[in-house]
Amino acid sequence: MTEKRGFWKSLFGGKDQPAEAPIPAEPHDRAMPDAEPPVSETEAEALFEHPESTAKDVIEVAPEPAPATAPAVAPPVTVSPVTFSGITAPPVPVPAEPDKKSWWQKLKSGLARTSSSLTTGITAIFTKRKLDGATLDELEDILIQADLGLPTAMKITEALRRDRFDKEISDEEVRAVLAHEVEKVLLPVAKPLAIDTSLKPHVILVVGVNGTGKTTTIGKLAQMLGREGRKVTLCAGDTFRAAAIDQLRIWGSRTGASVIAREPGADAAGLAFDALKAAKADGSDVLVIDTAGRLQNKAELMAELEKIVRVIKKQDLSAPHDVLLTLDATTGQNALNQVEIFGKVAGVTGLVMTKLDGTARGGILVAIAEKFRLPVHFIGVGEGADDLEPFEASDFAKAIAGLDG
Ligand SMILES: Nc1nc2c(ncn2[C@@H]2O[C@H](COP(=O)(O)OP(=O)(O)OP(=O)(O)O)[C@@H](O)[C@H]2O)c(=O)[nH]1
Repeated sequence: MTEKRGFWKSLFGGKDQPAEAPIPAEPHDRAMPDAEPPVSETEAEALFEHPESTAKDVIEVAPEPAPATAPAVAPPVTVSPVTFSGITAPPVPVPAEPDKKSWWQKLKSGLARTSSSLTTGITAIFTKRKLDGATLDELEDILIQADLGLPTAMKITEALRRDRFDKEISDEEVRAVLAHEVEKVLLPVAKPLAIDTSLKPHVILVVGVNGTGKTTTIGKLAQMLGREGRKVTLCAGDTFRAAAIDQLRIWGSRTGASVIAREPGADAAGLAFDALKAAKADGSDVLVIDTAGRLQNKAELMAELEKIVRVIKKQDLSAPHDVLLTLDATTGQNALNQVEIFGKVAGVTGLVMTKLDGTARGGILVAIAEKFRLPVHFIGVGEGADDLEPFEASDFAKAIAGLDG
């Protein structure tokens, strides 16, 4: 492990845990609507009509990892931290696994705003008071304002009415009931992302509105999968935004994943096809495909995502094996619409909720779980590589109720 850390130092200038540093994301209003060529059906399909156009032909090995900025028109490129120009570098280091306790601290402090918006109100109502109808109504309002959703809010107040009506109850007891009811809603959706190692690669398509944290989540995921000893390829399929391509390249070089990228504005489906071919060729366990997330034009978004899926299926009928939707917790209720739309457009199989730190609206995850019953695989509580963890119902429920782990 000491040796590995030393290698990180030499690569990244003295930081023991380089992946902790957030990768700067350009402002999202710098998208390039004009740079995108009209989506041409024939463009990606042409790959199949010309057998000589293979991933091997179009993908080169970059001499150096992660350039700071992409050239205006770059050739398709794979950034592999293992082999540069045929020279084999030392094995890619994988930073040490963060311990469980530090994750709990991170989760608790990340969810502090959500939990304090809930618990401050609860403490105010339940200080030495008997539980009556008015108190329950007040509590229901607080729960709804915290974005937990009406059904869950009602479950919590009903549980209290049933067991504690007309009795004195402390705020701590109310918080325990809150945690218990929230955990019951979340338990069925808290499902780990299961990687099928026989697929080589297991293909994960990542979709979501711009700025919800797709690219960052992919980077964090690459780090997590790398730690598990998996070989990972990333596809910079958000060709709409130059900065997203750069971001992914940097994540690739930090985490040891290969990155397949093309110039901004390139056809995303064609790129996904090449990426799958390259991932198969180099025996990757997992291929993670980034996508653009414009919602202002649903038809265009649908066409692009459908085309990516169609093109991938030409090589592997069972792919994509997971379609992850990233949701930004700070958007509150709007996240519900996003699940609805992307669920229809992209066949979402699981959710990742990001930016649970710095928002009082983390309760939205409970409302989404209640309404859609889609698996929640991960949550993000920060911009660093270690700020993503598999979602656990009990920890989350305790953290938002302000209880100890
Ligand atoms: N605080 C916090 N910030 C996050 C988290 N996840 C992502 N971010 C930040 O959110 C911003 C947007 O993240 P991106 O990964 O660029 O989002 P994106 O969905 O890929 O955006 P496009 O590339 O435009 O589609 C970046 O500044 C990230 O560092 C999180 O869990 N917490």
